[in-house]
Amino acid sequence: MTKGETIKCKAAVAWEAGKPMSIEEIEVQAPRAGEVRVQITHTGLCHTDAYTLSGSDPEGAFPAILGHEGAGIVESVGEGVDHVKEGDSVILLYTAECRECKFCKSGKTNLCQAVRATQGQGVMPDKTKRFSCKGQELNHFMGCSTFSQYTVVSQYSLVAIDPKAPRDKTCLLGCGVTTGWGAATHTANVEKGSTVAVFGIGCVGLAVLTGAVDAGAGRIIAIDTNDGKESWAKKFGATEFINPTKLGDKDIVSHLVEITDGGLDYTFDCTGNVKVMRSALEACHKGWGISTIIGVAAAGQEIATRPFQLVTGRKWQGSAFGGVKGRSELPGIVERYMNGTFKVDDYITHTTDLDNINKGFEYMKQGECIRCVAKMS
Ligand SMILES: NC(=O)C1=CN([C@@H]2O[C@H](COP(=O)(O)OP(=O)(O)OC[C@H]3O[C@@H](n4cnc5c(N)ncnc54)[C@H](OP(=O)(O)O)[C@@H]3O)[C@@H](O)[C@H]2O)C=CC1
Ligand SMILES: N[C@@H](CCC(=O)N[C@@H](CSC=O)C(=O)NCC(=O)O)C(=O)O
Ligand SMILES: [Zn+2]
Ligand SMILES: [Zn+2]
Repeated sequence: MTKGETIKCKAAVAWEAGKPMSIEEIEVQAPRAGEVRVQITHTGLCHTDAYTLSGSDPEGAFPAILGHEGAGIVESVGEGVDHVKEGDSVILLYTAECRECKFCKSGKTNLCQAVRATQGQGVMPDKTKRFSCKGQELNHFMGCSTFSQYTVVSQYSLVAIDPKAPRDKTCLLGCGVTTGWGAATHTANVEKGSTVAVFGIGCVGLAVLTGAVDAGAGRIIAIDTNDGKESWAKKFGATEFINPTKLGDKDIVSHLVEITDGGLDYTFDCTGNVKVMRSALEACHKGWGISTIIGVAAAGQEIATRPFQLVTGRKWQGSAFGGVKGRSELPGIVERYMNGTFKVDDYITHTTDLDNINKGFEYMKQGECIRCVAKMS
């Protein structure tokens, strides 16, 4: 019925940084060649959305429709799109996968570059926009813009999944859960019996814990400044919990080095705090410890350590979307979710709807919120 037409629907519009979003009626143009229009049914709220809304993101362009952890149903496809069709149940991918660019073909990274440059500029690959409101064009965000009832994305920025899988849960596979799990299993390649420390026990940190458990890690230490996270961490497989503010005179690095006979095999930053990133690196074992940065630090922040830390065999690396190739791997992860061997439901502590999405952002700032999912229609 709507194929080829401009659709009017509701969306949360971020008019400017640092202000709550407004629920508006917007127009969403039909998909052009190589594009897909999706009816978003559910979206998770990620800290990266809050970070961009706050104005801290150098790529944050306003006005925009934020949101990147979404699931929905394909409404229509543009010319030349052959791997998804109308009616497919899909998860959107902020890390695209074209399978043809140098990066996709390298076999060394999941960082497809086919649409990354335009994605960062808030436009579609042809450098134009599909959203408007009150006569003004709106920027796209992270190639997804899931805070709208309808969105248009590149054909490389979504994957069809088992239609029986509940999208109010699987939307979380579009970011937080896959990111943390993949950082442990793909990026760091945690080994059986190894020691792991995870700094920051939000959705991403909890998902790192599940990845470490999947990989057979022996000792898994969860670190968070909020004592309320201890029970969460233990439920997700941590063998120990440390609150670094409760160590008295001792700092977290020397404490970890002492209790692990020289440091950890693998550490992960899931806080976005550059001081924590340094601690995570320096808590690694001399000679072989590897620290993976997942957290997103605000504009202008830089990491520092003594080069000697690296000279003496510690390695510093980063992970985006857990090193996971979305189109190739998410259907298999959904299959694991459906057969009960991959947790997703357990991260959802709050739900909301599009009209109350700002309330969801308030929940996100509270320590007890792991993930809030918004119903969009
Ligand atoms: N690289 C990637 O692909 C992705 C990166 N991210 C980024 O990952 C980070 C984590 O996301 P998410 O799990 O959703 O965030 P959360 O805010 O839910 O989790 C972070 C946790 O770290 C805790 N924390 C804060 N300061 C410290 C500290 N000094 N030491 C130990 N713990 C601390 C927080 O406690 P409290 O709540 O009390 O502040 C909170 O429990 C964010 O920066 C996000 O932007 C997210 C998705 C993908
Ligand atoms: N736009 C920011 C960088 C934000 C960032 O690091 N994003 C992460 C994903 S965060 C998801 O919730 C990421 O995967 N980055 C890789 C990428 O290609 O964007 C800035 O400009 O600093
Ligand atoms: Zn995210
Ligand atoms: Zn590619």
